[in-house]
Amino acid sequence: MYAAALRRALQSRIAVAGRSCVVTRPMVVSPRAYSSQGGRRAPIQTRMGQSSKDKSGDSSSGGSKRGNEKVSDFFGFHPIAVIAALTLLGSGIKLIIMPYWDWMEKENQKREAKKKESEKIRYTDEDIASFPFAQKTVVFVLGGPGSGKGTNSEKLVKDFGFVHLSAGDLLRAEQQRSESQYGELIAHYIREGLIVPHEITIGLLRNAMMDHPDCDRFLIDGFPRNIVQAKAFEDMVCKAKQVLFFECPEATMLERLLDRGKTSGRTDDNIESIKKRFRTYVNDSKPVIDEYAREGKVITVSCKGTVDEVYKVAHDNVAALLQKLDQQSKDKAKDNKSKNK
Ligand SMILES: Nc1ncnc2c1ncn2[C@@H]1O[C@H](COP(=O)(O)OP(=O)(O)OP(=O)(O)O)[C@@H](O)[C@H]1O
Ligand SMILES: O=c1ccn([C@@H]2O[C@H](COP(=O)(O)O)[C@@H](O)[C@H]2O)c(=O)[nH]1
Repeated sequence: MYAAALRRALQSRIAVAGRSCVVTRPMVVSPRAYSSQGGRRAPIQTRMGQSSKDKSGDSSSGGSKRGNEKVSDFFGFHPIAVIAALTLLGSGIKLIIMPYWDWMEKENQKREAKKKESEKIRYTDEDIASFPFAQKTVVFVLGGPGSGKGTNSEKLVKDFGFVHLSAGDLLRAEQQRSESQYGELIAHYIREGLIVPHEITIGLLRNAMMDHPDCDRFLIDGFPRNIVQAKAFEDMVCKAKQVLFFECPEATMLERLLDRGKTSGRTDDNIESIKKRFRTYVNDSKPVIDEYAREGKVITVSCKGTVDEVYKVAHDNVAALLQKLDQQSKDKAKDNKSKNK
């Protein structure tokens, strides 16, 4: 369609140049086409670009005629030709830039989606406020690095229906999440054996608890790592009912961690990181266990012995604890019933 229009327009242009006006052009009033006869200047209608003088054969007015032509013909081109050319040009530019434009748009959409994901609030303030954290049985599993917290937690889950939340595992998962804004920070803290700011860890633990609304028992492994974390968790989530402490000499922990490091792929199962982790444990984490011990909340399990031997002790202690808690809640229910009578 455009090509046909362009061809027609060019024909018109050629015809004008050859003074054989094959195209019917609109009538215009030429400023030079006034009659001065009789003192009365009457406009004389003429074909566009042709003054009355031109018609009478006066060639001296050719320059002026061409000047008029330029103004009214878009520099000598027919308006349709100009429109067609511009449209074609526009289409060409569009064809060239469209793929790039589409790509840009897709990239923008991807960036927006990533931003939304990284800022995603999984639970609103109302969700958090209405979640019954205080009704949950939370048991902290503490001990030095490599003391056997994870090994025993996994077994307790099977026997007592706990949900096992390892703070270290949650942090490692967050570090791996491509949209996480904390990835690099967590990687650095873990490698250096330092304690990640508690807001991050507590946020992850709280979300993970809320992911299991039907579960009443949580084993929180490797948390809290210092007094600040312990207090913040009490304020923001709930109080732990008990602490299971795996007591283990440093030499045993070192041996186990170096052995685990052969296959674990963990960035902190190497001698440099292990030394730093031991330092953090002695300076920051052990004082938390001591504080809970003063409150009478600690069950100590020695890590000496085989996996099964150690677990037997842990199992029996936890069984006794759950029985005690069960009895306590039955007594409470009884009390409430008799009060309501
Ligand atoms: N009683 C045991 N005897 C021998 N090896 C054990 C025993 N308990 C655990 N281990 C081994 O020791 C290593 C460390 O155990 P585990 O991962 O349970 O420790 P952890 O306290 O959870 O460590 P971390 O705090 O670094 O995560 C593991 O390879 C595990 O198989
Ligand atoms: O509450 C926590 C728990 C862990 N970390 C960091 O993670 C590593 C590994 O923890 P594991 O329990 O041994 O899996 C620990 O050394 C800390 O760097 C933390 O910051 N806060």
